[in-house]
Amino acid sequence: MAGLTEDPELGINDIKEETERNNKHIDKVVGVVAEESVLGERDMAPPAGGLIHRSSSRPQLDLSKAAIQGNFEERNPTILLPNQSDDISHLALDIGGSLIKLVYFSRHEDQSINDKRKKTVKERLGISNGNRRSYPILGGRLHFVKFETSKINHCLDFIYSKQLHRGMDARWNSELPANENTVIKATGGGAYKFADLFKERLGVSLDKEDEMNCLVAGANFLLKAIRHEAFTHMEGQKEFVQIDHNELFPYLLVNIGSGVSMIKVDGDGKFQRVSGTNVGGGTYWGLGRLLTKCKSFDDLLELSQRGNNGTIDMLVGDIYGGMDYSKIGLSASTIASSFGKAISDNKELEDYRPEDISLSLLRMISYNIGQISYLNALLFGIKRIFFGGFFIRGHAYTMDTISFAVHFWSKGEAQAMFLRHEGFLGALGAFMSYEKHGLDDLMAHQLVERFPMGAPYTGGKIHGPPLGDLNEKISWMEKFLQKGTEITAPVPMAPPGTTGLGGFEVPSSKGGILRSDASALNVGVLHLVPSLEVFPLLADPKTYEPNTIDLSDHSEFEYWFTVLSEHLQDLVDKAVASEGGTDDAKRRGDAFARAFSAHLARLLEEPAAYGKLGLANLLELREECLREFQFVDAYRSIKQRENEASLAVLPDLLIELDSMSEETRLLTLIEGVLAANIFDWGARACVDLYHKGTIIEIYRMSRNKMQRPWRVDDFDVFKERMLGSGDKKPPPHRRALLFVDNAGADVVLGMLPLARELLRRGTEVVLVANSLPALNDVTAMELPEIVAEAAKHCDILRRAAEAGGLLVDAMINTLDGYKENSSSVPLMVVENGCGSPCIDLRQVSSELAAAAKDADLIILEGMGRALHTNFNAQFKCDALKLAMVKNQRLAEKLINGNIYDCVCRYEPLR
Ligand SMILES: CC(C)(COP(=O)(O)O)[C@@H](O)C(=O)NCCC(=O)O
Ligand SMILES: [Mn+2]
Repeated sequence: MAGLTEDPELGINDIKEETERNNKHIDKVVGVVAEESVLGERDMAPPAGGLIHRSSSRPQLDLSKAAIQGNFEERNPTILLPNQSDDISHLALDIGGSLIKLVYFSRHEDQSINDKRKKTVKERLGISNGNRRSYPILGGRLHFVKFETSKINHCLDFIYSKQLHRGMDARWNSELPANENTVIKATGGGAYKFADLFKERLGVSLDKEDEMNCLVAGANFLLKAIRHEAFTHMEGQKEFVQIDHNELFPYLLVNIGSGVSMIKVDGDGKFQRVSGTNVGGGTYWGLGRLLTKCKSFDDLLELSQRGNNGTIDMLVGDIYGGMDYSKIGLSASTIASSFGKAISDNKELEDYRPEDISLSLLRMISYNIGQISYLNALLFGIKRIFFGGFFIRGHAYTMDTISFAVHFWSKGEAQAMFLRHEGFLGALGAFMSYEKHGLDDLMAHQLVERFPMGAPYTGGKIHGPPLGDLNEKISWMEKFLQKGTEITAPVPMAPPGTTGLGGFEVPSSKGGILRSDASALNVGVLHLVPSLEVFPLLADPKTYEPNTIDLSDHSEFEYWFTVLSEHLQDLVDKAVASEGGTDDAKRRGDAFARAFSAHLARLLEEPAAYGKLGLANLLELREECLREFQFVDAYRSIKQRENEASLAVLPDLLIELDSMSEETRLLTLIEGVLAANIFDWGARACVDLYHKGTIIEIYRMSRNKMQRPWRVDDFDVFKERMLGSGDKKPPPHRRALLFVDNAGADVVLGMLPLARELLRRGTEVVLVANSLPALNDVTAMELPEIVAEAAKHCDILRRAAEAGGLLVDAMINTLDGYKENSSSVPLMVVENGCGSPCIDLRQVSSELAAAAKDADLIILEGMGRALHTNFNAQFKCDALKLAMVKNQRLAEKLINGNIYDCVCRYEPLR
């Protein structure tokens, strides 16, 4: 689909034809009703290499498959009922005076691989659908898009091009006729005003939903379901607030649109509009337009950025000869009277700078709204106030002013909070009003927010709705490359701390560039993955923070920004090579590099732009970006090569290990894991090393260097738990979860031998690996083959793998396909639910969650899983964290050590 916005000539009929062509093509290639791709759009060209599973790092594991195929074996299958979805459109609108907000749903690609191994593991682990709901939920994505109301035709074109106005099934099957009776939920005044236009152009009826109902439903959904939705904004500093669901109500919802509504919310559907004010966004825009001749709301806001309200407002200092009125707590810069100076100055309107007028107006209105909100909160005994509505537009100064007012008048008792999806409350609420979509009680761990390069932006402005088509994205990037125009991160903002002390100082100018509502990248696409679960062995999920390194510390971000930027070219080379180095791959490689750089640049400007940012998020963003440009597995051949080399020496290693005493063997095994963790293609220092020798040479060198004590060395405590002391022989662990890291030597010569030792001691072992590729990490799909190869040379591994259903070939020879092998505890493989070098244990696969229930030992391996994330995580069972630190700065910061130091942290359950 050629760019709707790039090419205004493209009419609805062209789009229709194009869409139909694409639909047919996709249906043919895929052979089934086509699903949405990673790009989330119906109308993209099919990938070169056939249909691959590349939708997100948190793939949906089995839900939609069960739905489509109707898994008759399970008693309460979580199914997607086709009849449930085909008569409703999964699109909702909030049509306001200045903006149309659109929320739409796209279904996930079907990603489940119901292979034999998985089935056996499920049987072993006793996974049924018992912990699932008995009603259907849709796995998919929620997209947020907006248009100016004055350009409603663009909005209609967009809906048409994506076929959002058709019922679900009709969208996915172009042969089906559009349902003439499709009804779209809509709120806002435009739902009335434009009803005929929608009927005429799209043949759909708008079902009008009450605006207040929608606002509240939208806010409740966001506050319950999105982890980093609410934040405070004081003196330029944004801080995300985690709100306990049980303590959410009551709260005051202040929606600042043209006018302002103040709503006391007591629960779902329980609310009362307690107050409001007619001095709102419309007032700012209306008065501002008259006084400054500004042409748009955004221009007016941008003007305020360079303004000094002290030239117009009467300040306390003006009255008190430059002094504070400290007795009543008023500083000299406090506004005593908005526009008050204009009375005494002998000036006309033209004598005032439009910038100053705009700022004065903005402060007058924001401050007033903040104050009235607080007074209402006080009246109703409410502590928390959430501000929403498109007036705020993520504008730092507006938020600071409101926060100041609330803080000042409440003497710090009440708190103003803002919402990342501030403008979409109504549209989301309208969306929620569809019955039977099953989204009402989704929880934070079932939602993953992604930030695709979804919109064409340059020069600080978003130009039109998100790009969906891969080709469209690439050509757009190329166009700017050709022109030599740097793609800028969408709308930089002033660095923290410049928006004014206590909200009363003048914001320092940043060349008039405003971080505003334009940044569609501020809200990503919400991936709904109903099968994700919180890892059950987390000691306290509420206080768990996966990231060890917080990137809101600017110097920290700058460091990692540089590391990732420097690594980019190498990654692009690997990615392009992994796809055969074709011209198409090169184009995608360039586009990927551009896109990822743009994300980095955006985050450098504002680390909190995409929610709370940790290193894990940054590393995951990189993988997501690769997937967005359809790089399936950049390190595929490297992994294969290293697996082969390591498997070749494994038999010798096993013989060597078997000749040792139990005690020496355990130490050698742990040393082996630490030494083999050097095979990390994500670390600059290691990649440099690989040019200097073969894998096996490096492995030997690394092992020889293993000097105890390690920088963090709890080996003796671990050994005592494993082997006991004196005559006391402790019982073996029942089940161990081994979170494996890299392919090649890391898993083959490090983790597998350790797994074998545990198996030998009677502990069941579950190898936990990534669902999707990330750097050179081994994936759950790849592991069975590696294990099968290793098992050829080792009886312990073979019997355990057979018992765990890993040796599919062996199983095929048995009658029922699954042989209960009582002579060995099983070795199993489960996927972790993610596709990143790090792991957030609040969102793991249901398979892993089930495997965890009987586990009493977890072993986390590698820098990503044990250091960048989970270094401080506490568990409900024994935990061993093993990693080699392959980065000097991290070594200094985390363990006060040096590059190549090792961590063996053992934390027994007390
Ligand atoms: C991406 C990684 C976390 C992977 O490490 P692993 O988990 O494989 O041990 C690590 O390679 C890393 O932090 N790399 C960036 C730092 C650097 O290049 O020094
Ligand atoms: Mn790794």
